[in-house]
Amino acid sequence: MLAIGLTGQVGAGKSTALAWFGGRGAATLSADRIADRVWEREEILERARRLWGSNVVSNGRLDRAALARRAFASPDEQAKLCGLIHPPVRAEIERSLPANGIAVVEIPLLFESGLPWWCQGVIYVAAPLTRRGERNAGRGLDEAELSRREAFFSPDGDRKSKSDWVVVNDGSLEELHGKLECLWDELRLLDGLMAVGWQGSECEAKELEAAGQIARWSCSGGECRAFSLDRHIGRLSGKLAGLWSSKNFCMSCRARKALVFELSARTGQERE
Ligand SMILES: CC(C)(COP(=O)(O)OP(=O)(O)OC[C@H]1O[C@@H](n2cnc3c(N)ncnc32)[C@H](O)[C@@H]1O)[C@@H](O)C(=O)NCCC(=O)NCCS
Ligand SMILES: Nc1ncnc2c1ncn2[C@@H]1O[C@H](COP(=O)(O)OP(=O)(O)OP(=O)(O)O)[C@@H](O)[C@H]1O
Repeated sequence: MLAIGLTGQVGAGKSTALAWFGGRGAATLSADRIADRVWEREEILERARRLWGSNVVSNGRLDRAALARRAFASPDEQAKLCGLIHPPVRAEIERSLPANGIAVVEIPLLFESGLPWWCQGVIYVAAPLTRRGERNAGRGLDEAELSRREAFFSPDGDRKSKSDWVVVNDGSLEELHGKLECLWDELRLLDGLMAVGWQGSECEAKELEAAGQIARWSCSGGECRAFSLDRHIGRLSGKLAGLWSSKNFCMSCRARKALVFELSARTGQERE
């Protein structure tokens, strides 16, 4: 399974990209839509009433606009909102991740709430503020409201530099789909390469990470695994080529073929 986090600027086109990946066969999950279901729980509504007053619930249902006014009024209020909603959302995402295939998970506050352990790569969707203002006006998010919510996120540049792919959605939907098509090809190749697994002790994982040889790794039951060896497929291939003979690396036939193909295409050389 290849699990990818999808994040980006408010109203930049994350959900549009998520739906496109779904159409290509990826399993898709959205933190916002999971949050909608969490808001249907009576105990959560009761805690919201206690935090922000009874006005945020109307006829037994969440009044989204009233809550947005209260919860986005200050960093403290927004932190309360995240404290209430994020733990059940995170748990539901973990329960819903498929065992196989490519999963794309849209999480607006992906970096701010701590990159989840399962996240093997990050796609960041960006678009100019004026464009986002035009596109989101119909849902009550004008430029001022977009900027107000954006202020709760880490700086744009930080989030972009921590991401593996940045999709600039500044053109038509057709242009966006073209960019996503290229990205999807990479994800499928990476999904094959994910069979390239490294396993070892936590101490070795830390050494490899310090040497820049593995970007992300996770630990369970005392055994550590690295999935994404580097940020981009080209660099990934290069690093893997260097590490090929290392006893720590094993590779399935399919992944080996994919890597030989990738390296040949890039360098014009055949590799054994
Ligand atoms: C407060 C709510 C009811 C306002 O609903 P509204 O329909 O106005 O917005 P919607 O849910 O469509 O979200 C629009 C965008 O606002 C931004 N946003 C949502 N929640 C937050 C938050 N806690 N902090 C900062 N920005 C947020 C995101 O970019 C999101 O994509 C809603 O945003 C909500 O339930 N938020 C809590 C869930 C959450 O934190 N989602 C982000 C998951 S990481
Ligand atoms: N390239 C595009 N051309 C025209 N409209 C677009 C384009 N991309 C997205 N949109 C429209 O912009 C609006 C916002 O897109 P979307 O809901 O995907 O953003 P989002 O990043 O998921 O927003 P949020 O931060 O609120 O979750 C939608 O109405 C969508 O149809």
